[in-house]
Amino acid sequence: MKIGIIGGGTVATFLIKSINVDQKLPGSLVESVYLRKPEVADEWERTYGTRAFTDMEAFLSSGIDIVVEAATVEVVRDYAELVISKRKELVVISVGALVDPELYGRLNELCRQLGTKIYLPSGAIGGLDVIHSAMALGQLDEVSLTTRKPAASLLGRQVEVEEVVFFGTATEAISKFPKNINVAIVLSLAGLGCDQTSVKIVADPEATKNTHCIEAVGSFGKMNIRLENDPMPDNPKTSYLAALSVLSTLKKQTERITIG
Ligand SMILES: NC(=O)C1=CN([C@@H]2O[C@H](COP(=O)(O)OP(=O)(O)OC[C@H]3O[C@@H](n4cnc5c(N)ncnc54)[C@H](O)[C@@H]3O)[C@@H](O)[C@H]2O)C=CC1
Ligand SMILES: O=C([O-])CC(=O)C(=O)O
Repeated sequence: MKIGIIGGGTVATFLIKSINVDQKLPGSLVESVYLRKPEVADEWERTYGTRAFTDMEAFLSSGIDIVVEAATVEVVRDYAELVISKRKELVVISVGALVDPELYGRLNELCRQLGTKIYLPSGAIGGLDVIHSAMALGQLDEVSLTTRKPAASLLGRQVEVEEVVFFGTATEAISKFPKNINVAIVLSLAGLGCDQTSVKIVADPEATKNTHCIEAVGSFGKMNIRLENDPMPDNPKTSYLAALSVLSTLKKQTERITIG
């Protein structure tokens, strides 16, 4: 599998080190990356020996089969349709962009017409298999997410005592915290939708981990999951699990027997 990555931040760096340096996906390689700044592109070429482009069309014509977006929700809005129109498969980690039902619908239709696919990794949460199973017959009644992050990484400032900084729907949550609550959107898309999934975000002065608690109730019974995620050292907003989930999504493409 020939992989192209959009972005040069924490998740992108984890992927290129895991795949090209540590060879954790035998038979696959990150062939090219798309970066905004020419000086960063030069540095990536020197460090990883991969081709780095600052031109999207050239990046998409570089012989890659699958594109991994590891950048921002804006990048998904700006480039996802172009990537799909070139018949590339696409892995999206900034899932928050898909809160927009029109974008979601257009991408879905384009994939159907061109016979390609978009993969949304589970990111920094778990339990999506349960939500999906419950939705097979639409028998899910309630889904909620409570996310607790270190105040400094969430708000860019410290707080004296813990503060509920948001309580509302997933739709509102991602518009207020586009870099912190993509998990709410993947949870919504798997289940009840972005307007029916409730989200609480807590800024915690003592926290050192990103904690996500998911509760779901349906005809299957009840699910209660609590994840205490270690953050990525270079970007405490992002959990290590989110980066691992992208690698695992890529790994699944190479497997003949898939789980979940
Ligand atoms: N679905 C999930 O569970 C999770 C999703 N995320 C999301 O994953 C994404 C990546 O996370 P990190 O690597 O930690 O972020 P990061 O901030 O370390 O890296 C993002 C990179 O994107 C680059 N970028 C921004 N605009 C760009 C453009 N127009 N073209 C090319 N590159 C551009 C930046 O220069 C930066 O290098 C973020 O959107 C983050 O919010 C993070 C954690 C969990
Ligand atoms: O990494 C996390 O814990 C969650 C996160 O940033 C997101 O969903 O955007």
